[in-house]
Amino acid sequence: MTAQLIDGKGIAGAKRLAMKATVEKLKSEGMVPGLAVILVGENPASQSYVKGKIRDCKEVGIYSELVRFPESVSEAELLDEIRKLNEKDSIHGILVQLPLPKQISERKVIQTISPAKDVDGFHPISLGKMMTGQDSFVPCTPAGIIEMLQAVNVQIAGKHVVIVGRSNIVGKPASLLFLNHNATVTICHSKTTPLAQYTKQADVLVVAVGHAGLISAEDIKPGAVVIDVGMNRNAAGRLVGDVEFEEAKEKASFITPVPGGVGPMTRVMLLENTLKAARNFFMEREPHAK
Ligand SMILES: Nc1nc2c(c(=O)[nH]1)N[C@@H](CN(C=O)c1ccc(C(=O)N[C@@H](CCC(=O)O)C(=O)O)cc1)CN2
Repeated sequence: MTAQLIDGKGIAGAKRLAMKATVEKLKSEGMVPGLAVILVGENPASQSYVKGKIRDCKEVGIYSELVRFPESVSEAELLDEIRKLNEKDSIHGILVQLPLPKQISERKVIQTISPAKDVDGFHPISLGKMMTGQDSFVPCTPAGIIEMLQAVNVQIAGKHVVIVGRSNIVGKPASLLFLNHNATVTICHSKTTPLAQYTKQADVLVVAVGHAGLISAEDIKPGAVVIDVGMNRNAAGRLVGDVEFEEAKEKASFITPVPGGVGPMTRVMLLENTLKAARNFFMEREPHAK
């Protein structure tokens, strides 16, 4: 069997196109969605992701502000900027690009962002709401994974979803989200042995570790859906996932490529969360507006 490719790039492109029309309509009613992106330091990958986010905003018509700080910025200065953005009415979503330099507490930064503007969905209030099945901002990568499965009509309810990786950004929120979609969820991590015993039981296997080639074809159940969140550079400098793609695609029913799979979906879900934050803001200000 050769798996069907889940084209995250294509799905995200179609979503951006639809969003453009939604944003135009909002703007025609006087509601301009706004996103602030904070970038600390010169990490080339972070610079490139942030550039992509600003470009995406331009494409769909969302107002965006890029706030840059040097690597040496103090925690106090960064938190002050976030507090200012929390108060700014033209900004409905705030994203601080991760990772941050060592002198800055990621936890404090995330907790300083107003929950109403938490478009990354990393604030404990957003995660607590998700935990209790309430409407919330869902972290972009897990949200993008669910969207891409729905786009190719993969049923989630009743499926055994095995997630490899327990990060706060992907693994943990993805497990909650799949649970909220009525999947049976197993979470594996660096201390899970033998890992293959669990991955082989997955109807849907999500791998988010950051370890090139961690999962090979023999670790996958025939016909499984394989979602590769990994982004690693191989010896030749090429971007590869955590899954041995060429062999895995001969065993899976659906598989995501790297690049072009989960990454573009992560970006588009940020736009979606920003629109949600903007709608909430304008509805609160004018509850009778459409
Ligand atoms: N505040 C946040 N920081 C980080 C997040 C996040 O969701 N919020 N996630 C990652 C980085 N990330 C978004 O910020 C991200 C990474 C990669 C892509 C992407 O589109 N990748 C492309 C390939 C890009 C390349 O060639 O290098 C792909 O997979 O096709 C989007 C978003 C950590 N930080």
